[in-house]
Order: sequence, then C-alpha cells, then structure tokens
Amino acid sequence: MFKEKFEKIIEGYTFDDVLLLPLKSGVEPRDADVSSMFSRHIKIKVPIVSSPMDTVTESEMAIAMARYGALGVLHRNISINEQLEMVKRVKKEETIIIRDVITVDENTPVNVARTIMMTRNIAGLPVVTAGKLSGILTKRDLEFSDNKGLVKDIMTKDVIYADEDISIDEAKYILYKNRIEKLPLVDKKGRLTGLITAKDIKTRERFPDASRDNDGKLMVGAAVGPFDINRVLALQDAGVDFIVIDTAHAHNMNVVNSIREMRKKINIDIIAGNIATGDAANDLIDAGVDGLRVGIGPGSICTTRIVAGIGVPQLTAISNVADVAEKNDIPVIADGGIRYSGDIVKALAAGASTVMLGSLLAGTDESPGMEMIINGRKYKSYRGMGSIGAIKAGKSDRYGKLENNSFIAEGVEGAVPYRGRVSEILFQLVGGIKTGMGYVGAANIRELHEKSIFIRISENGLRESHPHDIRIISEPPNYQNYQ
Ligand SMILES: NC(=O)C1=CN([C@@H]2O[C@H](COP(=O)(O)OP(=O)(O)OC[C@H]3O[C@@H](n4cnc5c(N)ncnc54)[C@H](O)[C@@H]3O)[C@@H](O)[C@H]2O)C=CC1
Ligand SMILES: O=c1[nH]c(=O)c2[nH+]cn([C@@H]3O[C@H](COP(=O)(O)O)[C@@H](O)[C@H]3O)c2[nH]1
Ligand SMILES: [K+]
Repeated sequence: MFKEKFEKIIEGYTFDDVLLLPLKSGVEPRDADVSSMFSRHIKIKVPIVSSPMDTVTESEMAIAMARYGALGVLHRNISINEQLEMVKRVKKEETIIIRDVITVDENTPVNVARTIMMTRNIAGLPVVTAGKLSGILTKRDLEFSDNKGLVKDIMTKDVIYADEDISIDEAKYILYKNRIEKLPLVDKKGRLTGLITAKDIKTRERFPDASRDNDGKLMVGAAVGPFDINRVLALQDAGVDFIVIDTAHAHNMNVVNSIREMRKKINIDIIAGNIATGDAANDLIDAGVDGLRVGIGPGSICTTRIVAGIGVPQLTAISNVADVAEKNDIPVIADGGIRYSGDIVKALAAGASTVMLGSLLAGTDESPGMEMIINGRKYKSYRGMGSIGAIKAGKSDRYGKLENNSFIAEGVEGAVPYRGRVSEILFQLVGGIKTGMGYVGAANIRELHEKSIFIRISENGLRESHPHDIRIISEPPNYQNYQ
C-alpha cells in the first residue's frame, strides 16, 4: 500500500521544467490576437488579471488594469463598506451612459439651477417635467440670463435626444453633427433613462481596448471569503462585475456547498479557487461557477507547500483543471508563480485562458504598497495574504486567525523591485505573449491551446536559457534576474 504510492507516483511540471517548441508559423507577432475569455460571460482584450492582495489591487490598480484591456480583482482584507467604496470609485471613473442623471423641473428657478450646475460641476441639466423629458438647460442658455425667472423661460425646448438602445457610434455622430455636448436617452414613454456626453466619449477613445460593462463603465471584480454571503450581495448591489471566491483550498466541500448556495442568490459571474486538480474543477463546475482559479503554492510569497507539504507544480495544475474546464466551456485563470512573459505563454499553452499576477504588479505606481530604497534601488512592499502582517491587518474573518491572535501563516512579507506604471509592464508582457504566439504560429489563444508542444528541459537547459557568461550592464525592461 505505501510502496505503491511511490511506484505509481505522478510527475508534475512547472515553468522552468519546460519550453515550447518553435513551430512552422504564418503569424507575425504583431498580428497575434491575445483577447481571451476571463469567465463564462466576460471577454477581455489582454489576458492578464491583478491579484486580490492588499499590496496589489485597490481602485487605482483596478482602473489601470481595466483601461488597458486587462482586469483587476479588489482584495478582501478590508470591511465590506471599504470594498464597496472601491467598486464605486472604479465604476465612476469613466462612464458612457450616465444613469443617475441630475435633472431639474421646468418650474425650478433659474438661480437654483445655476447653483446646482456650479456645485455639481456639470455643464448641462436635462429638464424633466411630469416624468418626461421636456428640455435641456445648458451653459449656453444661462450665458445671457439675468438669473431671474424659471427654467422653462430659458431652456432649449426642442431638445435632441435618442432612443435607449442607441450605439456609441450613432451617439457620437449625433453629438458631432449637431455640435452638442449632451445627448439624453429616453424610453418609449418619453422618460429620461440616461445621458451620453461628448466628454465621456472622448475619454473612451483614449482607451480603445478597455474592459467595459454594457454602460461603458470600467469592469471590476472583488474577492470574498467563501462564506461571506453578505459581502457578496452588497457587492452585486454596488455594481461589481464578478466575484472571486478567494480561499487557499476551494475543494473543501463546505466551500463548494456554500458556493452552490451563493449561485442561487446572485446572477453575476462567480470565479472560484484556488484549486489544482480535475476533481476540484468538476465539483466547482457542478456547483455553478463561471471561472476557475488555479494555483496551490506557486506564488512568489507563498509558503503553503513548505508549511503544509501540499501543492502541484503550476503547469501540471493548470493542465489538470483545463482538461475538465474545457469540456464545460469554463475559462481557467493561472494564478501565481509568473516571473517573466515567457511564463505567461507557457501557462496559456498549458490550458489557461488568463493569468493572475501578484509580484509582477506589486512594484508598479498603481499598487497600494509602500515605496522604499534598499541599496540605492527602489522597491515596493509586497506580502502574502496569508502572511502574519496581512492576517493581522485583516478586517474579514480568517480561519487562521485565532482568538489569542496566533495563527499558522502561509505567506511571507517583503519587497519587490519598482517597475514604473502598469501600462508599461502590460506593454512588455503583452509583447512577450505575442512573440511567443508568433513562434508557435498561433493567431489567437485558442490556437495556442491547440498547437503548442512542450519540451522537457534539464537543469543545464535552464541555465542555457538565461543569459550566461556575461556581466549584464544594461538591464532590458522585460528581464531582471535577482537570483
Ligand atoms: N494560492 C495559494 O496557494 C494560497 C493562497 N492563499 C491566499 O491567502 C488568503 C487567505 O486564504 P485562506 O486562508 O483560505 O482564507 P480564509 O482564512 O478566509 O479561509 C477560507 C476558508 O477556506 C477553507 N480553507 C482554507 N485553508 C484550508 C485548508 N488548509 N484545508 C481545508 N480548508 C481550507 C476553509 O473553509 C476556510 O474557512 C487568500 O487571499 C488566499 O488566496 C493562502 C494560502 C495558499
Ligand atoms: O500560499 C500563499 N500564501 C499567501 O499568503 C498568499 N497570498 C497570495 N497568494 C497567492 O499568490 C498569488 C500571487 O503570486 P505571484 O506573486 O507569484 O504572482 C496570489 O494571487 C495568490 O493566489 C498566497 N499564497
Ligand atoms: K512558493
């Protein structure tokens, strides 16, 4: 019985164990399409997600990630209210269709309307009378007004408006053709349902790849503990696009059953993890999840494998889950252990649809961590969510947090090199992914899944892969080696 455990032992592979074969290719790297499914209903242009960690993702990171076509997941080491505020901040950053439009009635005194415009810093107010759009009051209408009388005396009465289901391109055309700044949207009964502004359309055009919801707002997700249904419901109400059930072991059947119950109560996508086996994938898919997060212990700050003796080398873990997930059309997120863009290409080739990054993003301007100088070099703080510091700071319930405030840590605290802006690192990473796809001849992620072939390498092969026999004098932005 025990001897058998070793006779039938399986081998697991991770990033440094393998490379991808260069294959006959008809794909120029610049033409490779890296867009990918994040979860059952969410597709993004850049297959990268920021990790829900308190030194990685708060509103600023989530905004930057979504703007450049990726996604951010807000961490859960804060109160429900603090997390809701972060969701709202991301959602307010950019809008195409404003839903909570500030309006006036046509019998509002002009001076009151002017005060509203000044204090709320808006340049125009739709006028709604008896529930219907009856005009619009803009700065131009106010320009020569003596501030007396009522809105109806000076408002523009033949207001240009559009149907609710107008496309952004049509809206842009109407705004441009009529030289107007604001386009109210009305339903069949003439009721105001939203407002499109020229300013918001211009912002949108600066970020053509951005990950947006149906109203044009930036998408954002949030992490929750597996039993925190109050947090889940509040997040859905606040407009979060998806939730990530964030636990070290999502194949705990109490967790699986809790997710099954959550599924009945919310309609946004649920991503669950972390897992590393096909069986776990099966049970979570059966519970109704829309995405799977893979990785037990590969993270740069993780000590799980050392503390608990548990884990699966990451590429094998990804492939274990991906074989089951693919049959059910559920995308897989490869979470943890990624140090270079080449690791991302390998994770995708092993079956992931997106990757989740902690360490590589913790050093950017947009992460919440503290900056510091060590030996003349700039660093930012980074820590595991199962580290002593993170657990102590935590405002959500942790199984590891005991009454006497002692616990079993599964992570470490430290610092990572400063890496500039998120946009710069995403540019380098996406470039690396596209280069890899060119070598494989994969025009898109699906082809990368299908065509790629791994080769097992030796320690010598790995040594040969890194720069060797040279003292590096000028470091390129996409290669650093701190070994
Ligand atoms: N990806 C990874 O390898 C790991 C990640 N972490 C991160 O640390 C943070 C804290 O995670 P948790 O400690 O899970 O949060 P937590 O303390 O809120 O635990 C959530 C639930 O997960 C289940 N669970 C956790 N560890 C388990 C284990 N060893 N055996 C059986 N069930 C277990 C339990 O039901 C527990 O109540 C999260 O952000 C997580 O992503 C922690 C450890 C490993
Ligand atoms: O064992 C762990 N103990 C921890 O304290 C911990 N904190 C985060 N994580 C996981 O690591 C991922 C980020 O990994 P990287 O820094 O390698 O990108 C994250 O996305 C998590 O999956 C932890 N794992
Ligand atoms: K590790």
